[in-house]
Amino acid sequence: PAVAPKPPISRALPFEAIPRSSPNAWVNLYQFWRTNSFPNFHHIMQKNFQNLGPIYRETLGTYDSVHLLLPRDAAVLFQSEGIFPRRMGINSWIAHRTLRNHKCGVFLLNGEDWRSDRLILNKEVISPVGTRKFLPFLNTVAEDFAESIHRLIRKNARRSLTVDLHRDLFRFTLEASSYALYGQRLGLLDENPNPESQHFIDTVETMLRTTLPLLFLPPGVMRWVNNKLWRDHMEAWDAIFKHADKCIQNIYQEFCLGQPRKYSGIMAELLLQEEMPLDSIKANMTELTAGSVDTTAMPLLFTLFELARNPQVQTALREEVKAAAVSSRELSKVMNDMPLLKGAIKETLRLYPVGITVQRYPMRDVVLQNYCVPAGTLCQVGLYAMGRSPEVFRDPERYDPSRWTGKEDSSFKALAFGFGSRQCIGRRLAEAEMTLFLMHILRNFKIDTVSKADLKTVYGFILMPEKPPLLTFRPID
Ligand code: HEC
Ligand SMILES: C[C@@H](NS(C)(=O)=O)c1cncc(N2C(=O)c3ccc(Cl)cc3C2(C)C)c1
Repeated sequence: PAVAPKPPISRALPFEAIPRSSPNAWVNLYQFWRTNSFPNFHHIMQKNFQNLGPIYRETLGTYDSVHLLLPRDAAVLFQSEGIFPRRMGINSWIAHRTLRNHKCGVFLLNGEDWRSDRLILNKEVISPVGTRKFLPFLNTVAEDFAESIHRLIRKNARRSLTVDLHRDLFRFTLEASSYALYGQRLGLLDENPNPESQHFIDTVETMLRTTLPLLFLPPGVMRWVNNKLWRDHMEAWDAIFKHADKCIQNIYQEFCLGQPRKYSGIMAELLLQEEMPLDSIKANMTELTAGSVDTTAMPLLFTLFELARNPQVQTALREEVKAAAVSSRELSKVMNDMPLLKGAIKETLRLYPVGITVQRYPMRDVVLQNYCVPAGTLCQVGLYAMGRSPEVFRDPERYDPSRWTGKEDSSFKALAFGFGSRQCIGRRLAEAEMTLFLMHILRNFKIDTVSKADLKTVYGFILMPEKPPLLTFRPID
């Protein structure tokens, strides 16, 4: 086929002409530290787009990045990512792996190493065939969670439960993901949850919290700038690896004693296939286990809050869920019969994108907003700002799942899981967990909240509410 003519780069404005958020990188970094701006990173980006336009350049210490707001610029960026897409590395995570001589999982790998692990994992973790195998496991845990709420309500004389659910949601996502990954129940939904698994959840939170301040510091510097922060970070990582290693060891032990006849989770499939060395399986299983807790729990909390303060949306979803359940029993068919519920999840991730940006280094020079951006420049799509931009979404503040079910073109507007071959590998696991969880909750309870005011959000490497909302659950007879 004839090669499309390259856009006339010569007419584009030079890279140096891109508007900048501040003149000096080190002054900017100092300001960020002094004013503790990291938790507000998403709001700062939004304000920069409002002041500087749909493209601007941010330098923070050694970090130098072009920020993009519009879907069409995201499209150009992703079309230049090549076959080994790359995002910003996390120096403190890589420093830990090097220090402890651990292998990296797909999140931290790049190039051929990334691609060979990713292609093997895709079959079990994100492919439709792989997803269909672990769906029933997630459904069982979602049913158990709804039952655990009924159990709490039966304890109350008032036939309702008003609760800050965020710790229970972390237990749900870890219980569900661990069952799909290891084929094993942790017992986190029991009356007195397993303390060791609870400790793992707290460790993942500590690790994520201590990642943020270290994110923009060059590796050599970070351990001297704040030694306690560095030590807490390393200790959290060591605890995460210890927990994951225990899960992996006892599956491996059982596996050596006799191969399972029926499907018993993602890790067993990886062992059966013998395509990936054990230390690579361990590195990837650690990422999948630790990466499955906060990332999925937070969007569930935001969704429950939005359904509580938008009762008409909640009712419409409940009707859809009830109709879907009646028509077909097969799980993947039921899930395909709930377009409005899928829209609600997209709506939550539009307003509360867990990762707040998607980053890439283009493999060739690109023209973005008529500026010439050289190959290898760090470029980020500001998901939080895009999701709330009136240029991209009509009436952006409105929580309206039906905006995703119409004929309207939504290409490059739903980027919360990233894009292309390097998109979130946990996407199907997260989507299934959230869909099944919400399906059982909507079937069993009415959700209410006293405060209808917008939730303030903070960025702690994961986007989360500043204060978790109080939610009231009333059983539907
Ligand atoms: C079971 C594990 C798991 C879960 C659950 C998970 N993630 Fe991920 N995610 C990953 C891994 C692993 C990567 C790195 C993939 C790679 O680099 O090949 C990733 C990468 C990403 C990226 C970067 C994609 C890109 O194109 O650069 C985004 C954005 C993302 N996840 C968003 C989410 C969101 C949103 C959720 C939940 C609502 C979520 N993730 C839940 C494991 C998970
Ligand atoms: C929040 C968002 N950031 S992102 C990737 O968009 O910049 C994100 C999305 N999906 C997964 C994650 N993970 C974690 O939370 C996590 C914890 C511990 C480990 Cl060993 C590995 C991880 C990963 C990176 C999988 C994080």
